[in-house]
Amino acid sequence: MAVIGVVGAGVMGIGVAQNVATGGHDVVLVDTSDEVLADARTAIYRNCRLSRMMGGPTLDPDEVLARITTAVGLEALAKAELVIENVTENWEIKREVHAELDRILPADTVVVANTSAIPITRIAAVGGHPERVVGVHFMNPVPAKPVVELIPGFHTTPETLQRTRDLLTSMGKRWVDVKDASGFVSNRVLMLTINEAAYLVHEGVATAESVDDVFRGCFGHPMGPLETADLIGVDTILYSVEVLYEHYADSKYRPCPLLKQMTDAGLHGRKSGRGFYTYNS
Ligand SMILES: NC(=O)c1ccc[n+]([C@@H]2O[C@H](COP(=O)([O-])OP(=O)(O)OC[C@H]3O[C@@H](n4cnc5c(N)ncnc54)[C@H](O)[C@@H]3O)[C@@H](O)[C@H]2O)c1
Repeated sequence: MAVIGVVGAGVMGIGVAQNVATGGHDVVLVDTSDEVLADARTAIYRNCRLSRMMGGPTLDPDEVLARITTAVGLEALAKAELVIENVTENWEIKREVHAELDRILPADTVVVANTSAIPITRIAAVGGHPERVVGVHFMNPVPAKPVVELIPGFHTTPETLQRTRDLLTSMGKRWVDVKDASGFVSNRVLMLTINEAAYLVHEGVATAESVDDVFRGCFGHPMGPLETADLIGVDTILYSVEVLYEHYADSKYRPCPLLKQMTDAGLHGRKSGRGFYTYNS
């Protein structure tokens, strides 16, 4: 059993913290305010209670939460053997968090970056220990998705990779090895699809319902691209498409203005109660 740090208690951090705890580890979950962390504990409690109903294992929410301590500020991670960073998909925020992690953590702590599209080598270059930084692209919802993308940066060592694989195994995950390129495999494809689906709504070609109906009805996808956007977070989609656009300098990734407007208006999808669809709390 190890102490694992989880930075960011948003959509992904909540799922990662729960999954690491059920993998038998103690977790220190960090975010920027007590309110966010209190909401995270409530969400983890609810998700554990619903786990069996959603096809997962039976979980005792109190047992899972007993393994998770929460804290404001990265200093609380000083004793962690491995830290999984899940903060907002924004380069300035990621850069600051990784610079601080590099200052605080002992040199042998592994740092896992969970990002939709930012290259791992770029993140690793922020600190003085790029050999201990590795990318894991978790899928959402984390406890329910058995496969991740595992992405070494340019300087990632075999030891860092092995310690990460060991953690993933304890979490019940399988991984697909992917080279370090913005968006990796999944989001090079998925973000283009969602961005183009948003353009269809933006241009009035079809409603969100019709776009998703085509993907579910004609292709047999379990969810359409705009339902998926709401699950991921419309803001996270926008930030990811912006990262791809900037990285590849390719106009095919031009972000749809509708995604920008929805992000500014707070229509962030399920997590805010409204995105392409409206949700009851
Ligand atoms: N949402 C998805 O489906 C999904 C899937 C795979 C990967 N990702 C990636 O995972 C990361 C997190 O995404 P998310 O959807 O959970 O985002 P989110 O916006 O739901 O949560 C981000 C969290 O980071 C916190 N945060 C911001 N700055 C911080 C700081 N300095 N210290 C501590 N916490 C800080 C925020 O308060 C927030 O709670 C992003 O890089 C995203 O691209 C997201």
